[in-house]
Amino acid sequence: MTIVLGANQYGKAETRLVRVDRGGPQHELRDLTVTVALAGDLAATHLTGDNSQVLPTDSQKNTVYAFARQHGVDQIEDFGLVLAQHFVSSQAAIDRARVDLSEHTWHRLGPHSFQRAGSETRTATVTVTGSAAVVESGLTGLVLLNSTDSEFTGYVRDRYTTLPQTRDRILATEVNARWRHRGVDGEWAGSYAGVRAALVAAFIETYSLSLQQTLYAMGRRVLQDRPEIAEVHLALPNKHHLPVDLTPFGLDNPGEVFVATDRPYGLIEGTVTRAEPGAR
Ligand SMILES: O=c1[nH]c(=O)c2[nH]c(=O)[nH]c2[nH]1
Repeated sequence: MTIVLGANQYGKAETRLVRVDRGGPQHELRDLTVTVALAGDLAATHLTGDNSQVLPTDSQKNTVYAFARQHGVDQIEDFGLVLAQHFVSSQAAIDRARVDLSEHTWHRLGPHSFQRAGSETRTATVTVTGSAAVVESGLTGLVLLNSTDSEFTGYVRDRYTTLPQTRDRILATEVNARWRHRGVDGEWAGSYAGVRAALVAAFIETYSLSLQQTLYAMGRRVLQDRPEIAEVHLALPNKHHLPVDLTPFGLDNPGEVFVATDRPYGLIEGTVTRAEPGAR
């Protein structure tokens, strides 16, 4: 029996790239997932472990980020063409490069504020105990992003702290909110729309020194704007967008190219409530 190597390919899957174009009066945001697969004369690494024709998948990922800085990201077809042509023309062993690109849609909310399309869900929990009823409304999966007006500095630095202080970062979160109504005869649809609008407005308008501060501002805005609400609970994952270090490739990165990481993430949770008696 003869055993032979059949078809094969390799590459970096699901590179998460966020590109902010700060050139105009309002920021433009592109959010991509990019998968590269290279094929060609790759027998040696499989048969003998000779890696002399293997461009590391890590380098492929770096290329995606460097090209985002050098060429910008407009249409994903164009970005894919530049990348695929680069791998085939620069790597002697590679005769086919396949680049899959997904663009995640964001709706504009303001000059540097965006809402991710899609995932939002409205929720309600009703609890009846004897003759008492409590209605809680909520939402999950509302993903919001500010591409500036967010800092994080002045925190505790212990021997395990490596996080660099930042005066300008992306702040993104998935709003998971639950709020308790003061009564059970609410005008539920209008109330929901009003609470949602208050949450979004506070997120957009708050110059954020921490996600904790933004959380409190969001809860406070709901209680200020919506007298029918007694209390708000928010669980806000910090959807980290880390600036990519492009200096090894001779490129600067003035807050334009980010890796969007999905885990681990900071999870900021809190309840904002009314202090006066009788609020419940
Ligand atoms: O807004 C933030 N709050 C934190 O508590 C925290 N911790 C961290 O690493 N980054 C951030 N950002």
